[in-house]
Amino acid sequence: MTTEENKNRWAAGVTPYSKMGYWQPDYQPKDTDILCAFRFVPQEGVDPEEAAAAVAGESSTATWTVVWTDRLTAHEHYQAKAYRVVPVPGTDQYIAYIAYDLDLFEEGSIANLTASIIGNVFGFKALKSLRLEDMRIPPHYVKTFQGPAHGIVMEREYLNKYGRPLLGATVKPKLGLSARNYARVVYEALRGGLDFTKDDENINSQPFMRWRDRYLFVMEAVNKATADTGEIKGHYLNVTAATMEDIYERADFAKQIGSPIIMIDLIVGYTAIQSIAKWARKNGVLLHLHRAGHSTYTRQKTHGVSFRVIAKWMRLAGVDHIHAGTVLGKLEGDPRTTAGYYQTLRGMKYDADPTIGLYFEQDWASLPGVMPVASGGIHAGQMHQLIDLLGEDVVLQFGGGTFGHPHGIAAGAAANRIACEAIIQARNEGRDYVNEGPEILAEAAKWSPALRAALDTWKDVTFNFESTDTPDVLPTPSF
Ligand SMILES: O=C(COP(=O)(O)O)[C@H](O)[C@H](O)COP(=O)(O)O
Ligand SMILES: [Mg+2]
Repeated sequence: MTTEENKNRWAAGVTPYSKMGYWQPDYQPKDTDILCAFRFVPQEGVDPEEAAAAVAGESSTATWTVVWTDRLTAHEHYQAKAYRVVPVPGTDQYIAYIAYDLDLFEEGSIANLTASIIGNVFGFKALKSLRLEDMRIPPHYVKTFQGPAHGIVMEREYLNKYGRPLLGATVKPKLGLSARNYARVVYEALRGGLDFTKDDENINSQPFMRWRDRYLFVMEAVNKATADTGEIKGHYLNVTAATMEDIYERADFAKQIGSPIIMIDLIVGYTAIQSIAKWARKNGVLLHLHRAGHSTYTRQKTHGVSFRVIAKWMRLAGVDHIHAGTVLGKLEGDPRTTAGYYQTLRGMKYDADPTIGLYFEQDWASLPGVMPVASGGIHAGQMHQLIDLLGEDVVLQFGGGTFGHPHGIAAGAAANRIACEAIIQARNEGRDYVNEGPEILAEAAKWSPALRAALDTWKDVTFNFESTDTPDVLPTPSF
């Protein structure tokens, strides 16, 4: 990015980032380093190694010109090091691998981690675009975070439900229901067979339904459905609000009236999420995270932040649930990319796997897993495919696929529950439930008019569009 290639490291003026120590092709990452993989497209005439060095520089210690004050620090220790640049075949893109010393980051703070890694560098003019694809968080740093307030194992123990996906539904219509009608909808869905219902992202405390009214009526519905069915039921009461004080007030009230679970949304910010995760652990309340807004910066392949990185940050931050895609539904979700998100959330120690977009190995050092939530345009007729793609440690959520059922809400819920149990039973009996899925569901529908109607209503519904965010199959890093 400069002409002065051969000047002394300390001479005043502009020196290429690569000459200031930010490009070190011989660097061997340490076990304690935080590693990042960035996808970037350099501007015409910008050397890829120099661009990678600039990313390392601007996301750690550097600025655009030599500063003599570097001499007041152990600058070589604090500099991030770009140590590999790999071209992405058939494109103008490259992947830069960068190592950051653990000392660069405050313990247990997503805010601090992100202020460095995605601080100012995404606006850098010498790059056409930049995307954070993945990070390796060393156990030394993992252990400074609380992690999921409860995690998958503890959630199942609280709920006393094992061996099958949990089932939920996002209340529809999204906006406008009064508190009593809203709770009627919740009751019908829970008594019909779902485990959870959920506030949608835009339900907070509007004039048509204030939060306290919603909480009270909803908990009456949850308690009644629990008593009717003998199963533990819950509704994700959204505590998202304008201030942290309001968030705590809502969460405290939800706990006081016995809600087993609350919900927060990604748009409240990382610090608020970490705060409420600590509250959730302390108060024995499960924490569901919705991801409103994420696709404004996660979906484009060449710029922004991959959702696998957000998923990783949220596991550290301490949520128990996070929306992570359905593959089959109405929203973005390549099967391989989505498999990578699920591995990030549920895996404990795994290797890099470029086929599913995982650039690095990761050791979670026993941090509990986060329950992924598959939601958005799915229905009972896809149950065999959903279980095949997403496994059983997942919440499958059917909003339209419950409330749009022609026989009513409870029938919609029953259809989903029966479909799920029929497929799980077939799987447990060793049947080829993926290929025989449609027959297994049709058999179950012989004695369930609710499932029959669901299959008939949504049989042709698919969302076959090309995904934006697909993994490249690059060589596995070899350190
Ligand atoms: O409203 C819904 C689903 O409604 P329905 O079940 O009726 O389609 C959720 O907000 C989205 O699933 C969130 O998306 P994501 O899970 O990708 O974050
Ligand atoms: Mg929604």
